Amino acid sequence: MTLICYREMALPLWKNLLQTTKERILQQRRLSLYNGAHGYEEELIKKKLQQFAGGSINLSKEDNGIGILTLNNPRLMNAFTGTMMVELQERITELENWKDGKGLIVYGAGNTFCSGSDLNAVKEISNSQDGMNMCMFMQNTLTRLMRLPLISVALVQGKAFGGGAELTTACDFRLMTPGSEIRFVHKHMGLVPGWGGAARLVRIVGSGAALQLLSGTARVDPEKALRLGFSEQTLSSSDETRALEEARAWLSQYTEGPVSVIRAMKKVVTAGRELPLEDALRTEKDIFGTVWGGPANLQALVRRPKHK
Ligand SMILES: CCCC(=O)SCCNC(=O)CCNC(=O)[C@H](O)C(C)(C)COP(=O)(O)OP(=O)(O)OC[C@H]1O[C@@H](n2cnc3c(N)ncnc32)[C@H](O)[C@@H]1OP(=O)(O)O
Repeated sequence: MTLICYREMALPLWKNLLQTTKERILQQRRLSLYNGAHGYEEELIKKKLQQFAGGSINLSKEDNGIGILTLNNPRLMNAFTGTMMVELQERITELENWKDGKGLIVYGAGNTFCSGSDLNAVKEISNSQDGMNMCMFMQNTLTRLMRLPLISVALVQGKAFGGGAELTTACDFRLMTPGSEIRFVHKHMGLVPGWGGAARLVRIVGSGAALQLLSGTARVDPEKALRLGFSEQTLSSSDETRALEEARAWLSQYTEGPVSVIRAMKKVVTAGRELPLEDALRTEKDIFGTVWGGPANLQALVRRPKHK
């Protein structure tokens, strides 16, 4: 009798858990670019990447809905080791499941952003199969970062080189500190961007400027970045704590307000950026439906604010 009772209680819970896990996997697939049909072998490359350990990717979620994602490998100028690539994927999954999140700051520990992939690791995976899998792994992860319903900003201190420069383009905005530098050094390495950086850069600065930055391996200082529309603002301090404070204040002008509305706002812009017009319009209609008549909308109708 008791056994049957436990079974009856446990079954719906178990089913619920399975359903949630299934939905989560399906959502990740939807937001990713590559799967087995593209010859992508995720488990294989993850196993490989796990062999190149060092550093970490840390996430803290603040009460104001702003997440702070830290690239933490200062000994190598925050170069991405294999385990950091895997950890980045895990942190992005965490952010996808953070329903109270509104904004995200990505920055590097020790006053510098990121010097790209760890050259010690990439030397060991320089064969074609590993290279393609690593490329698809990072493109999947950075595409999911770009599509998060959070307004994201890369806080660039020190240097953002190679894959580090590519990572800045997966954020909605870039803020730079005095003396910092973004540089697509791929040509010097006999490469082109492979983490999606070229495709995103073209959309940010246009194809002419992107071609110049990539083929000229040009140094992009804060002034040049502002001129190109690559960076939003040059912060006044290059001190880590103060720069982070400034980035928080800058971001909060956009994350202030109800969580449902801020997240919906990012979603309509993502649709507009990525989809053909008619699909984007239909998506906008669907997202509009999630806020219309919602608590923030009804409260505003009662308050009748004047937008002076
Ligand atoms: C699709 C992805 C494509 C890519 O990302 S390819 C990788 C592109 N990145 C690079 O080539 C960066 C190479 N590094 C550099 O140019 C310079 O280290 C850099 C970033 C300008 C910094 O210069 P400095 O400030 O003079 O510092 P440093 O050279 O003494 O560096 C400090 C320690 O960090 C190491 N480091 C820097 N970037 C690294 C990297 N990507 N992989 C592995 N190790 C890296 C560097 O070797 C040095 O270590 P150590 O003190 O010699 O043991």
